Amino acid sequence: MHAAVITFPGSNCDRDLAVAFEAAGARVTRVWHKDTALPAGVDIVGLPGGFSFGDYLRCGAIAARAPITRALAEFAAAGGPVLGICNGFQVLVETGMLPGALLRNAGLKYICKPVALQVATAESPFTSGWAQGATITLPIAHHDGNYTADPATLDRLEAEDRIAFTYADTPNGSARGIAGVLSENRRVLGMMPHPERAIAPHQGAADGAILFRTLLDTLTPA
Ligand SMILES: NC(=O)CC[C@H](N)C(=O)O
Repeated sequence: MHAAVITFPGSNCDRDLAVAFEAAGARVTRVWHKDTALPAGVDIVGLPGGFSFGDYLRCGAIAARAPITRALAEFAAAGGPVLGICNGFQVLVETGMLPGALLRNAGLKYICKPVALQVATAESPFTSGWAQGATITLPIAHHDGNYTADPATLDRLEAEDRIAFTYADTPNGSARGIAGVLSENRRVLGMMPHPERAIAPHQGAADGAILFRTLLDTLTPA
């Protein structure tokens, strides 16, 4: 599997994301936000966490207008898988590739801690390595992780089984405890928790490794 990881000025989890893909067995090409094309033959694009463009305007708003974003949108429109983590999730909602918005945490504080999550659906190339309803632990690290959307959109996400993860105990005010959502074709995932920071026991939890291994299994032809 060939993964592309995009770096914006202010990204700080881009190397961690590349390492997580590599640890699962993928080859990784790093892509700069000013590039206008993705590497040929790329199987998945990762948008990392961090503080792209200093979180000015709104988190992810400027990155969503970077030169690489047009190629990213075309890749996703053609069915290409995209994984956006934390700031990457914020970029995906700012591009309109995922519905909703990420508001300031309800408690107005930056939250950095491991949290328990439920895998809300196993029907995706990211989550099929778990049973639906499995409880896992991943770290969060954000000040704008409070997922919101209008009630009709939230109902639709539920009805279409597009909520990927929910918080066991919602730390940030997210509507319906949502921690991650899938696109309509289920091939774009945005999530606030950081699977790339939990790929080995010495990091406190290794549940994130399952997501990357699942991607390898589901996206790599046998
Ligand atoms: N770790 C991250 O990606 C943080 C995202 C964003 N800067 C926030 O604090 O909400």
